[in-house]
Amino acid sequence: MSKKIAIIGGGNLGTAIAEGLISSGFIQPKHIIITKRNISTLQPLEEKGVLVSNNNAEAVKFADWIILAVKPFQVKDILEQLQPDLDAKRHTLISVITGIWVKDMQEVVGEDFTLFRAMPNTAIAIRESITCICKYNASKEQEQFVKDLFNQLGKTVVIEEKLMDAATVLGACGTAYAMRYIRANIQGGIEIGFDAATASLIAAQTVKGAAELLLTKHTHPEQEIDKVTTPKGCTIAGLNEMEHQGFSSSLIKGVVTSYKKIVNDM
Ligand SMILES: NC(=O)C1=CN([C@@H]2O[C@H](COP(=O)(O)OP(=O)(O)OC[C@H]3O[C@@H](n4cnc5c(N)ncnc54)[C@H](O)[C@@H]3O)[C@@H](O)[C@H]2O)C=CC1
Ligand SMILES: O=C(O)[C@@H]1CCC=N1
Repeated sequence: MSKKIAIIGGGNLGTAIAEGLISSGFIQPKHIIITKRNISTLQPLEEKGVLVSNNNAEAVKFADWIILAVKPFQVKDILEQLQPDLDAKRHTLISVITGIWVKDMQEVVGEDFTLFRAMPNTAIAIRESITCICKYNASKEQEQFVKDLFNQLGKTVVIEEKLMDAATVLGACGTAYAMRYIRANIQGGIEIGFDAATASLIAAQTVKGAAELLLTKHTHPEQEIDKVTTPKGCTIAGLNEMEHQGFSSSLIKGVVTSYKKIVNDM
């Protein structure tokens, strides 16, 4: 089975996927082609040996695995343009596009294709994504290839398609939520005495360590919180004040608002 991969849409996510794939060694750079209308921003990838092009048809002719990483409103036109060069026996489509369902793609390309939807996040560039995957019409071999690919770029979980919007919110939007949490810690850290660079380092490494505790020990967050909160201490005083100010509630409402935005817009 050929490993050649085309990434249609070399934007934030498309380039992050290419960067992650190169550093993983999963595929040689010369076996990746990435497309964009204006290819000037793809020069750093080209310098690493990736093929860059503004011609999607050329990319589809080159590769067997087609990662669609364009904006949702662009995918229908692009699939229509690609259709003459797409072959269900040769090509597998992997869409990372928010809110575009298997049936939406099938309306353009028909029902013969193997289709995957994958929902990574931008940490895929440093191989630390969580990528939720669902499949349609896939052989065991094809499923294994897609899992292998994304396992090189972080962790994967195979889900039902009906959970894909929820996966987008928790896994992909989640990167932005986490950044805001870290930024707020930096702002607080500066107010209590640190310079910005030191506050950033402490805040980011602390969040990384907290996440690693959960991932390695498989504990519940509240178990880890219990280990930090000294009775009558400063941690519980701060945590309770955060809750009085609506911390958890605002996060939950934000998650649900992001979800409703996908469901209502698409
Ligand atoms: N940015 C993120 O964190 C995540 C994004 N997604 C989804 O991935 C998709 C891409 O998102 P971003 O990379 O953030 O958007 P983006 O706007 O940065 O990238 C889309 C790219 O497609 C290119 N493009 C437009 N028309 C094209 C064409 N005809 N042929 C080839 N390329 C074309 C654009 O020039 C742009 O570079 C979206 O559907 C988004 O919902 C999914 C998970 C995470
Ligand atoms: O904000 C968005 O619509 C996309 C989906 C997940 C991350 N970015």
